[in-house]
Amino acid sequence: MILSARGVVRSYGPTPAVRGVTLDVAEGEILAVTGPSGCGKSTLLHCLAGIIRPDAGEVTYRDQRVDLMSEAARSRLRRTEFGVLFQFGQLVAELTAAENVALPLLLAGTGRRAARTAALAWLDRAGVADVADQRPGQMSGGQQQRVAMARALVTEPRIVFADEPTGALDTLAGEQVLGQLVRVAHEHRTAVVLVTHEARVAGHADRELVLRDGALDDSGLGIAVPTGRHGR
Ligand SMILES: Nc1ncnc2c1ncn2[C@@H]1O[C@H](COP(=O)(O)OP(=O)(O)OP(=O)(O)O)[C@@H](O)[C@H]1O
Repeated sequence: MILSARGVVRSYGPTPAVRGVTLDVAEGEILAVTGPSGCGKSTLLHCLAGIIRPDAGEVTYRDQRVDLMSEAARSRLRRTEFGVLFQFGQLVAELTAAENVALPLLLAGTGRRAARTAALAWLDRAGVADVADQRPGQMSGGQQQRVAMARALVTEPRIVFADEPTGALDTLAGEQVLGQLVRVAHEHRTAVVLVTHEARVAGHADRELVLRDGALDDSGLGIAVPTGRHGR
């Protein structure tokens, strides 16, 4: 297992959002967490990715207790071992695609030239090499999300946390972005935790967990997505 959660609980004031979730993510696995709006998917993902701390329970990434780490240690983890991808790419509007993708490497201390070379390679893998020198405002939503995907993967994280990554795209663009994410993740043996309310999106995963009112439907083993649904 690359990531484990045990009895994760998180509330916002009196409102419980996640009520004791236990799950495991295997190395290289694409795990979908689905459920209706407001069931706690984003909150769970934020706990797993170390963006917020659970009120109770444990989150362990390769023998390291993420829930016990300082803010600085968690943000270091997110710059190196973890990648994050949100519904809106959150690209920096003033920077070109290549500059956006190079940014995490520059922050990690990589030299400018090496960072640009890696950024171009990842834009190519994401199928958007042609927009390398364009700014987000000049790109389609699908292109922006592919650039965001390249940026999430450029540091070669071991696990990517994706929150409704195709939520802002039309069906075709969404399918293409997701297909590419799954292909690249499998090639690089990167695990992906994918949160979505769309059943169609979950069809790309290896396994699906259903969250309702902040708790998993079953013991946390989940449903194996039938082979063939995601083209492997
Ligand atoms: N920052 C916050 N402050 C207060 N309550 C919050 C906050 N974020 C989420 N909640 C509440 O926690 C519960 C779970 O929200 P969460 O966003 O995790 O669910 P979700 O399944 O991701 O929903 P959606 O699919 O609509 O994004 C909801 O009742 C929500 O209103």
